[in-house]
Amino acid sequence: MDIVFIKQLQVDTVIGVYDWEKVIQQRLFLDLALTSDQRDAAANDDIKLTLDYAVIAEKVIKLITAQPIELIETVAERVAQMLLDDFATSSVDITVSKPGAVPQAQTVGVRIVRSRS
Ligand SMILES: Nc1nc2c(c(=O)[nH]1)N=C([C@H](O)[C@@H](O)CO)CN2
Repeated sequence: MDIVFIKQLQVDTVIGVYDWEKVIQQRLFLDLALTSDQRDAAANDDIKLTLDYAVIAEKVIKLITAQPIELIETVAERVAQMLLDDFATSSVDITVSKPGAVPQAQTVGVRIVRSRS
């Protein structure tokens, strides 16, 4: 199956479980993969027949920054549900990384895969 993807989408937002995290912005990076048959879009060379990654990126940033969130798991789940609700994709694979969270690690994060039920 075909995949439309966005790699390392940068989102600065209020994210974290501790009090000190609720008064600062921290950086998240998202990798998104949306499964969707792209043959019609390619055959017709038509943006309306594909998943517009620019529109997706804008909606994801807006969703995450709309309000403070504690867990990166919550970020991943909300993004997955929004993508399944709003776009013609049969499944989504979402990775949320929080590179500043553990100084001894390059990055930490969560990956979820969700399908249309
Ligand atoms: N599985 C998770 N573990 C932790 C999270 C999280 O969102 N998911 N968050 C924190 C803190 O907010 C941390 O990032 C502060 O450095 C700790 N563990």
